[in-house]
This record gives sequence, structure tokens and C-alpha cells, in this order.
Amino acid sequence: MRTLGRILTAMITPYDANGEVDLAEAGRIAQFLVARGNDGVVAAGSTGEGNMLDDDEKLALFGAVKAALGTTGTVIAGTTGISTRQSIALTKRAERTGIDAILATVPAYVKPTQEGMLAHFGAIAEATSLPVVIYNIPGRTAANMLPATFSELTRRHPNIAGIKESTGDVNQFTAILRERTREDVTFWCGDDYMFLPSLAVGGHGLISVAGHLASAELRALADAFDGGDADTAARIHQDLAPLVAGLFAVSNPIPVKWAMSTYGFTVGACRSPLSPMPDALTATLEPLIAPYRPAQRASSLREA
Ligand SMILES: O=C(O)C1=N[C@H](C(=O)O)C[C@H](O)C1
Repeated sequence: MRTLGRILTAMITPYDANGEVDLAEAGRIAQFLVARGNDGVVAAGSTGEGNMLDDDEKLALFGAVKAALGTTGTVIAGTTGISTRQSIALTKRAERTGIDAILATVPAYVKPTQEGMLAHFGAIAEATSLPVVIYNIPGRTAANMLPATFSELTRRHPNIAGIKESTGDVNQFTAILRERTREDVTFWCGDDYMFLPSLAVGGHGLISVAGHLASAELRALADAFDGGDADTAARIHQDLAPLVAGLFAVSNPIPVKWAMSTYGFTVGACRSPLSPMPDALTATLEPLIAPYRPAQRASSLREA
């Protein structure tokens, strides 16, 4: 199975002045993210306001982002929703947009059983030849996929490529990694603040929010860890902590969308019911994001 990358960012979805998805700007953002060291992007994830987009918007977004990246970066597309039927229908249509893999999220609101998850993800995996990345984020969905369920899914379906794990629970990470059924099953941490702990228990990659701004630092963290330099990895983790926390000071993606607007992208506000960026928060966040802004980075690199 083709590798989908190690450091990926769950990209924001930009809107134009009329509130429509801005496909050209989405392509530009994806190119910026890959140029800054991401191996690829997730489109229409939670950060991409996937739940606010209709199916046709998602398909157009997937096609535009993949066309902008070509072979320079992978695109993992959020094609699933609450119902198995609708998830399969959109996944099949999305295959034609050239995406590299799908992100299949544990269904929200309905509280599926573990048996229901086996059936849901099994049916999706069988309906597509694309790699499937399962997204477990109980804080948003109110349903936790247990490690045994994930492991059984990977045993049954060779195109289940891995998991984006967002429980924030290192015991759960460990169980998933212990019960891994195949070498090619990839563990991506789904939370920036847990990236280093996830590497320590055997995780591989990250699907990030801070990667919009600090992908180079996240990759340096991984490289330091791989090189046995735990002190450097820990220092980068500590240095990034205020930025990572700041980006979740109110519901993601409100802060990161605002941050990208200060990086020269036209992104619009999040769609309702997500509210605009609170004015008071901009003052707190500005000093946290400033060091990663491209111009500042270039000059600080020159000084180094
Ligand atoms: O969009 C995503 O995918 C991500 N969303 C999570 C969230 O919004 O809670 C965070 C994760 O890092 C990526």
C-alpha cells in the first residue's frame, strides 16, 4: 500500500466573500502547506468544516486540492458521515476526484456499537479500492472505537491503512499499537499536543492543526525523536505547547482560520454555527503565531 505521509495537516476550507468554497484559494493553501514541509493534507476533516459542506462542495474541493498538489502531496478526503449508505455513496463519487485515500470518521451522534462500527467501516472499505484512514475522535463524536475493533477491521480489510487517533489517551494508543495486525498499518496521532507521547509508544505520524503554521518544527520534532535526541524533541514539544493550546482556545478551526488569514490567505469566517474569531483572542494569539509567519521565519533563519 502506498505511503500517505508522516506529517499531514487537516487543512482549513477557505470561503470567498459570498461564503462559497474558494477552490483556487484551497489549492493555494494546500500548496503552501506542502511547500512548508507537510507530506499531504486532509480535506474536509473537522478542521476543514467537513460537516458544513454539502457533497458537491466536498467533491469540488477534493478535485481542486488534488489538482493543485499533483504528486507533490497526498490528499486524504473526509468522505463519510453518520450513515453507512451516504458514506459509501460519497466515497464512490470521491474516488473519481483523484484523491489518495479517504478519512472515515466514527459516526457522530448515533452512538454506534462496536459491532455497528465493524459493519459500517467494513462496508465502506469494501466499497472502495482507496486506502481508508479511520478517524477516532470521541470528544467530537461521543463514540470511541476500541482498539480491538480497529485491530479486527485491519485484519478483515487490507485497504484499511491506519488510524488517526484523537482520544488523547496514551493507554489507548498503546493498545492499538500492541494489537497491530500488519506492518503497513499506520498510526497517526490526531492531536498536536499528543504527538511526542504518541511517538514514545510507537506511533508514526501526525494529522495536525498546528501544521498550518509550524510543520517544519513538527517534522524537526519527529526527526529528533528518530535520531535518539529526546532532549531536542522534548524542547520542540515544549516550545510549541502555547501555540498548540492557543489554536484550541475556542472551537477549532476558528483560531487557525484566523491565523491563516494573517498569513495572507483569504479564508473567510467559519460557517455557522461556528462563530467569528473573538477580538480578545486575536491579541493573545498574535504573538504565538507571529514567529511562524513566513516573512518572520525567513528573517530569523537568516540571522541564525
Ligand atoms: O480536521 C481534523 O482532521 C482535525 N481535527 C481535530 C479537531 O478539530 O478536534 C484536531 C486534529 O488535529 C485534526
